[in-house]
Amino acid sequence: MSTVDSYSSLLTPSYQKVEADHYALWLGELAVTALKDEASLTPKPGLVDLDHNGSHQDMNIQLMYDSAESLHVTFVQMAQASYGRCADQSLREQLALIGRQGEQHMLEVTKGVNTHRGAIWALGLITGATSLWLAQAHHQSTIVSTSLETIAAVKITEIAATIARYTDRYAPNSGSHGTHVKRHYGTGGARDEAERGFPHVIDIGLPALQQARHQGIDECYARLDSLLAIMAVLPDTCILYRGGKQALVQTQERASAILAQGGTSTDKGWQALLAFDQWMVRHHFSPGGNADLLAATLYIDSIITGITHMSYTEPFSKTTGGRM
Ligand SMILES: CC(C)(COP(=O)(O)OP(=O)(O)OC[C@H]1O[C@@H](n2cnc3c(N)ncnc32)[C@H](O)[C@@H]1O)[C@@H](O)C(=O)NCCC(=O)NCCS
Ligand SMILES: Nc1ncnc2c1ncn2[C@@H]1O[C@H](COP(=O)(O)OP(=O)(O)OP(=O)(O)O)[C@@H](O)[C@H]1O
Repeated sequence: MSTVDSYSSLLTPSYQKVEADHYALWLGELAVTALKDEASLTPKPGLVDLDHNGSHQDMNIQLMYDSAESLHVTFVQMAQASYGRCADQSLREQLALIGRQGEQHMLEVTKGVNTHRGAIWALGLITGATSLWLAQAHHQSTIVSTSLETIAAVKITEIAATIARYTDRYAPNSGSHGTHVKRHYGTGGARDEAERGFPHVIDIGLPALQQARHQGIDECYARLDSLLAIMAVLPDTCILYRGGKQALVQTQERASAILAQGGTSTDKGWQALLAFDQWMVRHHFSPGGNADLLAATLYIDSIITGITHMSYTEPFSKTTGGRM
């Protein structure tokens, strides 16, 4: 099915459907942009970026872009499915089905390379949660706040967590790397992060990004500092799988040290970042979970910016939170 065909099958003429379509296309665009912005941010330790393929033999920047773009329809479908719905078992299973189809589509585009599995999970849940929340806010005028941005980010991730905590009864027994790591090290990965409401995005990635911007740091460095802030604390199952506990501890220490030196916008911090990248590549470590959560941070950042902008026009009022 072509992309145009798959969209036209989504579009039916009821009013609620028109609203849902509008938000869904918007969210799909933002999600793809967040994935491409994450991929193009350079230099990222051990990850695919504009300079090199990091610790990956089978990926490059064009593949990351193609993969991200192929997922637009997946995010649109997730937003569509969630608009006007409750966070319940049935929605969890519908999103899981769309997510698995998205993964399949991604694997066809990348010829079998796992470019964005973890990202489909994180950004997919955030997409569904945002769409569900937008429908509630639209129809019940429930947002009453002068700091809509913070409320939106917390609300969206709480809803995402509620959805994630339902069991997907149709999930195949995958024997994934994450499952292996959980058994071996007893640490939760992508699933745990979502079930807890993305604490590494809400409490770490977003505040680091906002603080760096507040200090007048250029956007590229602000994003790199946000990534390092997440790296300093995240139990990334990709690192654990390839390098074990010691690799995780060393990764976290190196990220912390750069931030302690003033971050990537300082000369010392920048040199340390380049050395960190070389170290990761030399050891074939890849912080894929960190990359996903940076993408999730950028995605939520763009959603809340968009909602704030809407608040001056339609459909939100910043003071009443309701439809104007
Ligand atoms: C939950 C998922 C990520 C599988 O998790 P699991 O840990 O078992 O698998 P896997 O080893 O493949 O890891 C997935 C990816 O998560 C990312 N990741 C690793 N550690 C972390 C972490 N601490 N926090 C967040 N993401 C992480 C990495 O990119 C990694 O590649 C997901 O792929 C899944 O279940 N998909 C099924 C379809 C589905 O339910 N979709 C819902 C869409 S809303
Ligand atoms: N820029 C990036 N570079 C590399 N990985 C990324 C990037 N952005 C996101 N990722 C995430 O990293 C994950 C891939 O990591 P990894 O290569 O460790 O997984 P794998 O293929 O399952 O494991 P392995 O390569 O060890 O066999 C993807 O699921 C994706 O979501």
